[in-house]
Amino acid sequence: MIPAYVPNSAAAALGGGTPIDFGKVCSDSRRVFGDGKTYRGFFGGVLCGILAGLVEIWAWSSFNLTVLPRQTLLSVTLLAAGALLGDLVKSFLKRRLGKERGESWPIADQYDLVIGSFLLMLLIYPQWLFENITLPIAVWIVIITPLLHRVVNIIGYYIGVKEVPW
Ligand SMILES: CC(C)=CCC/C(C)=C/CC/C(C)=C/CC/C(C)=C/COC[C@@H](COP(=O)(O)O)OC/C=C(\C)CC/C=C(\C)CC/C=C(\C)CCC=C(C)C
Ligand SMILES: Nc1ccn([C@@H]2O[C@H](COP(=O)(O)OP(=O)(O)OP(=O)(O)O)[C@@H](O)[C@H]2O)c(=O)n1
Ligand SMILES: [Mg+2]
Repeated sequence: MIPAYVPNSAAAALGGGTPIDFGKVCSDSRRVFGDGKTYRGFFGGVLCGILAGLVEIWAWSSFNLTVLPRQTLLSVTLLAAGALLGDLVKSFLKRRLGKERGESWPIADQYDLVIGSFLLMLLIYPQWLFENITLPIAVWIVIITPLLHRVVNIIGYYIGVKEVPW
């Protein structure tokens, strides 16, 4: 999950500048995505996720980590891009529900990256998902993701890259 976990944190650290929706609003007079979704955050985040995945691929073969899922350039790219596409879809839905930027939306805020990355993987590279994400691994992902998300967001809030600690 590292290539899917890193992009959100990297986007928070590197984001800013032109918003993806260029400030446009939908028919409900609310922003399409909002100022929290920027080009720099998206592409910087995906790039950092892919780089983290390349380190994983190198470590897998160098240290013979065959008990861990085997990553490929395609799998790490899909995990990284899917994570931030999931984040983008979540923000779109948040705006449609009338939630402001940064307002909490429990469960969606924590699992957007998991749903986005796994859906993209299912569409483009389903064999990676079926070969690697066994039931025990899926259960671990469901348990550990909100815990890590909370810890990393609190760190992000205190170092000043997140406006809210969730
Ligand atoms: C600064 C750059 C370029 C990259 C950061 C890379 C990094 C250290 C990533 C951490 C990856 C990680 C293990 C994430 C797991 C948790 C997770 C699901 C994160 C989702 O993203 C949270 C992000 C935004 O969330 P939101 O979009 O839903 O609101 O939070 C933003 C937080 C930050 C940018 C802070 C960045 C964090 C650090 C620099 C420190 C990270 C700390 C650890 C890896 C320690 C974790 C410790 C324990 C005990 C698990
Ligand atoms: N594609 C992205 C995703 C995130 N970010 C940056 O990362 C921060 C934290 O991301 P997130 O919590 O997902 O955004 P929020 O500001 O909480 O907005 P939303 O309510 O839409 O989730 C954002 O404020 C923004 O600075 C970005 O620039 N571009
Ligand atoms: Mg948020």
